[in-house]
Amino acid sequence: MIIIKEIAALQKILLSYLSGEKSIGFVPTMGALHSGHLRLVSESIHQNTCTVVSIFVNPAQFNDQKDYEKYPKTLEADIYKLEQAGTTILFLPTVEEIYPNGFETNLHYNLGKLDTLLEGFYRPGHFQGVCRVVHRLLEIVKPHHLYMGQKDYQQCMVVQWLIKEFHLPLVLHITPTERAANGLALSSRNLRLSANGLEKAVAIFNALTYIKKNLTTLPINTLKSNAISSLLEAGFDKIDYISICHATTLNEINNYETNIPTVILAAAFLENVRLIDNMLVN
Ligand SMILES: Nc1ncnc2c1ncn2[C@@H]1O[C@H](COP(=O)(O)OP(=O)(O)OP(=O)(O)O)[C@@H](O)[C@H]1O
Ligand SMILES: CC(C)(CO)[C@@H](O)C(=O)[O-]
Ligand code: BAL
Repeated sequence: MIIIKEIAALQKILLSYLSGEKSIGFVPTMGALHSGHLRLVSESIHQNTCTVVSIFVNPAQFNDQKDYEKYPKTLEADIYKLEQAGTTILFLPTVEEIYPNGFETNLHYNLGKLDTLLEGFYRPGHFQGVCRVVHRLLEIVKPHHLYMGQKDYQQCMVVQWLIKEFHLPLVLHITPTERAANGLALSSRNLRLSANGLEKAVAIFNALTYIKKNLTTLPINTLKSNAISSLLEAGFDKIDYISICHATTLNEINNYETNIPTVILAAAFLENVRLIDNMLVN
């Protein structure tokens, strides 16, 4: 595996992968890698001649400075895991490489509702920051295939919008959420939980499972309030949302019908750590 920090050096190496039958797969990450990330990496390795993984904790997408400062960092272990997995190139840019002109920008991505619903609402500016960094990384790496996780459901919709809006010539592959044996979605932020918190955190998966199982028999409002109560009882401190939405528009569903593609999404705080998860229904 080649480790590269500079854009110019990366692009020089990638030139040889841009022609003929060769293809570049790209997995952007913020590091503190777990099996969910490695699943994306392994999918890319199987489908491409070159797999680029980036680790960059993007300051522009954090609406909460403390969350940024406390974001877990495990670089040595990450390098080992990526090497073992068979990654071709690890790109480790600095903030200056990604944002040479600083943070001020006139660029605004017209994400519409995606910017004001759910994660967009509770993390103001978050998706603008995600668009900025993903757009920049895609222009640098120029991958044929991009791999992202369903765990960040709304983020996948945002990136799909970005690809369409800017006519980016690549395919987005969305990989199902990798979970621990008890169902907890793997997440880098889980590293910030105590052993006790890690056990309690599964309540978020259990709440989504409860809603999914009972969608055809109980009213939506009852499902949501029971799910919220179960999270509070489990020890969650604050719930941003538990929403039952149309899977392609993210419009809230008030009366479930089996023919409506549906996704249940949740975001809640445990031990001051904000966790998200989601579950597709049909
Ligand atoms: N459990 C998972 N299964 C599959 N993909 C995942 C999982 N967790 C994260 N990913 C994907 O990995 C990519 C990089 O995510 P990121 O580095 O932010 O890790 P993360 O675990 O989502 O961190 P955090 O939850 O703390 O934000 C994203 O496309 C994300 O959706
Ligand atoms: C896509 C991403 C790497 C952009 O910083 C980040 O939002 C993430 O890890 O999901
Ligand atoms: N995994 C999504 C990136 C973030 O929470 O900022």
